[in-house]
Amino acid sequence: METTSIKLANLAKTYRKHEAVKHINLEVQKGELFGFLGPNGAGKTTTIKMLTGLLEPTSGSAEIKGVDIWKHPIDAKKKIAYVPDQPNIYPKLAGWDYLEFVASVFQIPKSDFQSKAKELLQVFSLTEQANDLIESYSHGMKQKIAICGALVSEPDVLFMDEPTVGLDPKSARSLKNLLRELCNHGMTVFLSTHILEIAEQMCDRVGIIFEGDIIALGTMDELRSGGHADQSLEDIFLELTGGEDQQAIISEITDDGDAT
Ligand SMILES: Nc1ncnc2c1ncn2[C@@H]1O[C@H](COP(=O)(O)OP(=O)(O)OP(=O)(O)O)[C@@H](O)[C@H]1O
Repeated sequence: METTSIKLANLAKTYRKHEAVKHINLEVQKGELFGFLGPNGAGKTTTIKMLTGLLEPTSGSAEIKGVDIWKHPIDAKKKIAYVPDQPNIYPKLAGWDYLEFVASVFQIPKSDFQSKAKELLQVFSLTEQANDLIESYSHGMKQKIAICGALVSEPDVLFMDEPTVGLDPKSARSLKNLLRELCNHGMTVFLSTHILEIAEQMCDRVGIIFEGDIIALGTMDELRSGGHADQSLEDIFLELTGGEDQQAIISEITDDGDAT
């Protein structure tokens, strides 16, 4: 049985002369909630775009469940969903219609779609706004409907770029709990963040990307206590902080807060 969900082999991207991603190698296993952690400009979005078939690599390969996304894009894209950091979704559709549109693209039977969509809208407290046009949604509501759209097709692998930015603390906790449950049922999540605590609280395993290189890989406990030779990890940890606007989210998703 195939247990590797995402495989990057020597994946690289150069913009003109700037090496944004430098020949990275990585495997993420089925059911893992993987965090791609790094400061601004480290190469997170560039990597996610190469993994989702949106940005052609300069060299190397990216596989989803053994399928090369650049050689067999349609087969690979059937297995994935992607929530970008700035969801730009059809403003003239109502939330429900957007989900129905996504379901039609993925050829999901109507009855399956309806129960799934209702469940997702409820998780993210969007039920009452389901028939409102997306253009009337706040940034956070757009983010949430984009997440619902990504999950309605029940993807094998979900990519999310900075998923907590724009979410209120309650929604961030709902997202964390939902992702955990979906991963327990075999979905794989690859999320990027520049906030150390988000990676720590949400992810099973973390890869730290810095200036286009993966400089550390492991659980947060391993990374913190690993006695790593690379001193720059300490500096990066110092750089990766939540800031005041993120503190409420961080405290909401910390394990201690999960009981409420
Ligand atoms: N289209 C582009 N053309 C040229 N350079 C780019 C382009 N997109 C990104 N870069 C550069 O590549 C590097 C990696 O950018 P990327 O957006 O992947 O980083 P990131 O880790 O996602 O950052 P952030 O957390 O700020 O979103 C940066 O130096 C950025 O300036």
